[in-house]
Amino acid sequence: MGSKKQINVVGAVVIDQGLILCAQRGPQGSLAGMWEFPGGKIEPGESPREALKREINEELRCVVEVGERVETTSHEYDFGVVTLTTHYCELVSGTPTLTEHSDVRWLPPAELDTLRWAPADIPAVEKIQADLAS
Ligand SMILES: Nc1nc2c([nH]c(=O)n2[C@H]2C[C@H](O)[C@@H](COP(=O)(O)OP(=O)(O)OP(=O)(O)O)O2)c(=O)[nH]1
Repeated sequence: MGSKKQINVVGAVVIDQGLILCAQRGPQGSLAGMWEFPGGKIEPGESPREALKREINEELRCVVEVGERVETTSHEYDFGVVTLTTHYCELVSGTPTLTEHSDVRWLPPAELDTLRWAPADIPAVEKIQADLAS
């Protein structure tokens, strides 16, 4: 605590027809190749929900409705402490399109744990499985 950079991030758990959208980070940069919930850093003056809508628009070129919060957790990486808040989201318009991610997959909740997730995402993955996996 204290000395490390604090990074506030929002992630979208997009559900469509019972499947969850999972996005793979690109080969460059931090957490390269790991899976995450699409989203990004909250900008000054933005609410978490506004940030999420904006990020999904920018990254996936589609519009989501932001629903209930899934989880908030902090994880300390070497580059800083990420506090990740995830929300369930529904697609309102458009089809998720790859822009900066390497890959996207739609998985049933029970199969989420087959991917190599960014460490900050593990509690959210477990919560989603507890909420939805049958
Ligand atoms: N969007 C998103 N970011 C996540 C998740 N889990 C997790 O640890 N992160 C981290 C990765 C980044 O360090 C930060 C999100 O910032 P960002 O989306 O702007 O990522 P970035 O790598 O493009 O940004 P940068 O650090 O290169 O400036 O949070 C997640 O599920 N979704």
